[in-house]
Amino acid sequence: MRVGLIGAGTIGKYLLDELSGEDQDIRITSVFVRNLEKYQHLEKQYGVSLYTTVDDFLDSSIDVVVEAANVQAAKEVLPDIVSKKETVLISIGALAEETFFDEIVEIIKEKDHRIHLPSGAIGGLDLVENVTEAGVIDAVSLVTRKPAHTLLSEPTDETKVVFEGNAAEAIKQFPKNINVSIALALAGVGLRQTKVTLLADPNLDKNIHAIEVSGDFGTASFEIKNNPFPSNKNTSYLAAVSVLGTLKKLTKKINIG
Ligand SMILES: NC(=O)C1=CN([C@@H]2O[C@H](COP(=O)(O)OP(=O)(O)OC[C@H]3O[C@@H](n4cnc5c(N)ncnc54)[C@H](OP(=O)(O)O)[C@@H]3O)[C@@H](O)[C@H]2O)C=CC1
Ligand SMILES: O=C([O-])CC(=O)C(=O)O
Repeated sequence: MRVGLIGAGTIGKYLLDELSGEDQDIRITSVFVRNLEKYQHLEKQYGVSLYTTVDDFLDSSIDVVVEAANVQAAKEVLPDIVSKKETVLISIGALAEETFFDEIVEIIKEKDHRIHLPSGAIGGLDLVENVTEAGVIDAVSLVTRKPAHTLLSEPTDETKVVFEGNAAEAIKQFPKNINVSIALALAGVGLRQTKVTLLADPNLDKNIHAIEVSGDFGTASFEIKNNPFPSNKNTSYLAAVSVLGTLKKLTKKINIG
């Protein structure tokens, strides 16, 4: 499977490390960047071709596109991408606006393509999706704690609640920090019904996500204590790993969950 990558930052670089080389079943061959000079070294290092226009990138010989840029960039390119390719999207916040979401769904239905949303820095989405499809879910909440300096411009001595509300509002205010809430909302009861609390904790060096789900099926609690990616304290290691996992699942004959 030949993969086209958008964005070569923390997650993109991790994928390049894992998925380059002639002998790989899944191999990144094309990378879309906005600054050719900054990323030129990738061509030699990983044997990939770089593109600065979406059309040329999509016309290169790739089967799947992985987006690993940011919410704004994803919104700009997603309609073109999903109309031509199978897509893995990690800036899931790009799907938070209802009209844009509907537009994307219309395109993928018409083209018979799929979009794959990795579980990112959380887990348990299979359960949430199952109980939602069966109509046996009542409520979902997410409490996210992050190191204070990754959320606040000023230092603080005590834990601060920086957001309390629903997932739709959370991603508007924190597009770089709470994509997980949109994955959870799309798997479950929707953006307005998914409760989100975001805490800035000065004594933390991990991103911690606590999910509570309840309904006729029973209750479920998940707590994920993420180590930050070594080169980027804002991004959880698991987020990068989850994109790799999603790509590997695309090639598997037995699917779990
Ligand atoms: N769903 C989840 O659980 C999680 C989602 N995320 C999301 O994943 C995404 C990637 O995260 P991460 O790798 O840490 O981010 P980084 O900031 O490390 O890297 C982003 C990369 O995208 C590139 N980029 C930005 N804008 C564009 C554009 N318009 N066109 C092409 N390339 C662009 C940047 O290039 P340049 O050098 O030119 O700026 C950079 O290479 C983010 O949206 C983040 O919020 C992260 C963690 C968890
Ligand atoms: O990495 C994390 O823990 C979560 C994150 O940034 C996001 O959801 O955008």
